[in-house]
Amino acid sequence: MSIMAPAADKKLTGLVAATFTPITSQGEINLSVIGPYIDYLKEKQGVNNVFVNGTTGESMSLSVEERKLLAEEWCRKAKGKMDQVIVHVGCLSLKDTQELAHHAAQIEADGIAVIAPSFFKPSSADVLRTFLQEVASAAPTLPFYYYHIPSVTGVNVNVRELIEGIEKVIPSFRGVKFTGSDLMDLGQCISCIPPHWSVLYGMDEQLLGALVMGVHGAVGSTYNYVGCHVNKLISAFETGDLVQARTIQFKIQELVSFAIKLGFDVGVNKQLMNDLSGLDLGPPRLPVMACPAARALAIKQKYDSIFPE
Ligand SMILES: CC(=O)N[C@@H]([C@@H](O)[C@H](O)[C@H](O)CO)[C@@H](O)CC(=O)C(=O)O
Repeated sequence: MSIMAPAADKKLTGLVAATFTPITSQGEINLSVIGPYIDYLKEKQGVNNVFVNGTTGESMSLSVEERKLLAEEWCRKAKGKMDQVIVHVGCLSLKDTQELAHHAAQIEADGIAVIAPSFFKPSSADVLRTFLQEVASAAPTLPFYYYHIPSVTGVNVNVRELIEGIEKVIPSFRGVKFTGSDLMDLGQCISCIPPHWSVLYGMDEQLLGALVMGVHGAVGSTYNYVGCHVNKLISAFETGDLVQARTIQFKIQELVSFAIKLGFDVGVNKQLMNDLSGLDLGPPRLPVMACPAARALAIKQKYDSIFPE
């Protein structure tokens, strides 16, 4: 297959669900759930974009081949249903990352995102920019996003510094998925980017602060099951109803802080999603541990009390 330009290089806005990877009880990826998962996100949550093979999707615990199969199925099943499928292609190895970037172009993903390599870490923003440039060269027509998540990668470059002039070396650069709490850096990114780029925020529990700063959308794990509420938060913010926007944000903070006290990792999050959505996304993959049923149940009960039907 030849590398195709994306159907439309549309600005990425609104809510983007960072998807879980469906896994069977035998530990294999389970492609059969992806179609129903897309329908659920669209119909029950009003979420029309997905970010696949990211942190929530346990990408770093998947093989390159598994990531290709998953990306392909997400793109195939999302066609005509989702607005955009962004495929995270970051790996520890530049070669693997380039291979996945090239593959994402072949399967006509709407964009790719790349985290900083985190075993041998880039020593500066310049080095990271060079790494990203090498990745983008494998898929030069595909909208490209830098995925900033210092709490996981340990790479805490100043994003404003990283993106300064980046379009000269990565013409396909379209923005940043910013999972960090440095609102000064976030604001400085937003204030310097061209209008067709997007900055998407990645800390669901403090999205409202980022909306005030001017983010164009949000990528997160909780939008898999609180997307319908967060869509209302965004609408309230856009119409200037800050009281309503805060009320919803505070509810999400209450849920997330309750979950964090019980140990809110991808395994717990995934089980909560299973319980709330009725989908069977299975267990996580080692080293992430499956969630004890009682823990997920306690968080679900908290969810039910915060968001009664
Ligand atoms: C560190 C982490 O996993 N952050 C999540 C958040 O959605 C997070 O689960 C949420 O804010 C609750 O803390 C996302 O930013 C991750 C994400 O978008 C991804 O799966 O790639």
